[in-house]
Amino acid sequence: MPVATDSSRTQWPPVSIRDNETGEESKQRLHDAAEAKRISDEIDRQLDHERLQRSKVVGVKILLLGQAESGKSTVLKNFQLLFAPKAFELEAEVWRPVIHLNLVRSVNFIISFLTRNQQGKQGGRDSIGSNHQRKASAAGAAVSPEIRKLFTRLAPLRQVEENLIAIISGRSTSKSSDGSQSQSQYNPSKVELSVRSGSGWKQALSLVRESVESSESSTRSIDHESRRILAALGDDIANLWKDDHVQQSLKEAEIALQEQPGFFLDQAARVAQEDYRPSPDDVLKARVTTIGPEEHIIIPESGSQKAKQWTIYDVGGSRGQRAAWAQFFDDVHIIIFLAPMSGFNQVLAEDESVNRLTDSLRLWQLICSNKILANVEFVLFLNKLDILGAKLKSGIQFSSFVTSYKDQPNETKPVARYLLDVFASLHQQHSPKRRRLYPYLTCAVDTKATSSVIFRIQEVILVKLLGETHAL
Ligand SMILES: Nc1nc2c(ncn2[C@@H]2O[C@H](COP(=O)(O)OP(=O)(O)OP(=O)(O)O)[C@@H](O)[C@H]2O)c(=O)[nH]1
Ligand SMILES: [Mg+2]
Repeated sequence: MPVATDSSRTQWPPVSIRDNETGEESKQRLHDAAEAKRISDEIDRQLDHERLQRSKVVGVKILLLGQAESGKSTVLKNFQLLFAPKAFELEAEVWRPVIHLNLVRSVNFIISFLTRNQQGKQGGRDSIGSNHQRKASAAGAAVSPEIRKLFTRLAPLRQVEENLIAIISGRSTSKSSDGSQSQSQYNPSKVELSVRSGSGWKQALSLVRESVESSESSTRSIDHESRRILAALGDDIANLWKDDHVQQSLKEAEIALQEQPGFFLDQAARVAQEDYRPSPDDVLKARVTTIGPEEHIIIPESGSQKAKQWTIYDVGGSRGQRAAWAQFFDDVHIIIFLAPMSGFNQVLAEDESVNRLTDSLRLWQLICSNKILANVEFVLFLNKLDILGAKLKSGIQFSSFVTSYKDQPNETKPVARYLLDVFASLHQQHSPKRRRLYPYLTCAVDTKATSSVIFRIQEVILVKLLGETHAL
């Protein structure tokens, strides 16, 4: 804010008017102008200071990266649960239709799988990989009359699946009373639910909840009917999952549903209850594919937290989604890269010719070598430790898939250690300049263990960032 002092060209009033001012008046005028400049400069200084403070107090920005199903959105939920538990609790109900859909799809998958086995149909693809469908024919022993009766009783779940999708995606649905039409259209390759981030599905579900609580609407009656059907079939679902023939057929086809995302079959009786309310653990296990980047701002509910605010960018991890990652690279403090250790014997859903672990390693190398990220703090979550353990314990040999892992024990600790070394050495070799890596072995559905990892990140990285900027 410039103020002129003694230049006749820029003074106001013009000099001609002051021609007959006395010496005293001239002195006073110059004094007033100098004072005005001092005040103006002070205001400018104050504004600059405030601008600087505003630009610094932005909080910590984290970008979650990793292939699809690696656990990015689950880590985001852990941050929300840890720093904003009241908001998390309030949102829990919104996840109910998603959890119900996860459950219902598992049931419909089993029925479809066993029915197709029975009919000797081949060549279809399932969500778990086409290999399984081929192996399934070997497991196609006759389905008992009891199981067939169970299938009939569970048939309305086809319609429930459609209703839940309609509710979640905000579409209308046509109802069929026996679900027979939807049975013929059922495609088990659609086992996962994806909703575009921009579609505001959580808001849509909040509206469903409000309509359920208050007014009459078609959504309300669809939701009510779906809950009623599910509640009536809770025990049947539990019995289907417990059935020896079902377990044996899945085992012979090497389908481990309990290791798949959104697995609630072992909780069916509880989850299917009409008044079911998701627990934090349930919310963490719920599976929705992220499509398109999402920005989540978490303001800690407790004032004592080191970060005033967390901004977390959650992105879609499948190959088609990765081009959208780069827009966040020059604006983040921390990258948390998730690599699911359990992917060593799996292929990508979007490209069955690519092993998931190979994809993770390539992706990691690319991210490590990115020059724009040279000054960003790198956190590595070698995730799904529990599933890795279960797979190794079931007899799957890590060395059959990772041939460089020779003559070493097929146990969780040494395998995890080996993977950690591989990822750490890629980081060291490919980082544009020396950078510290913060690696952790994680199980993102274990809230207690994950919270202690997040606290460690706070302690180590935030203290460092705070030291550099003084104002996070
Ligand atoms: N058992 C187990 N399940 C996990 C773990 N981490 C995540 N999951 C589950 O794996 C599924 C996929 O996790 P998400 O967080 O949705 O994966 P994502 O990386 O966000 O996937 P995209 O959005 O498709 O990129 C969810 O059902 C999670 O509950 C883990 O450590 N152990
Ligand atoms: Mg996600």
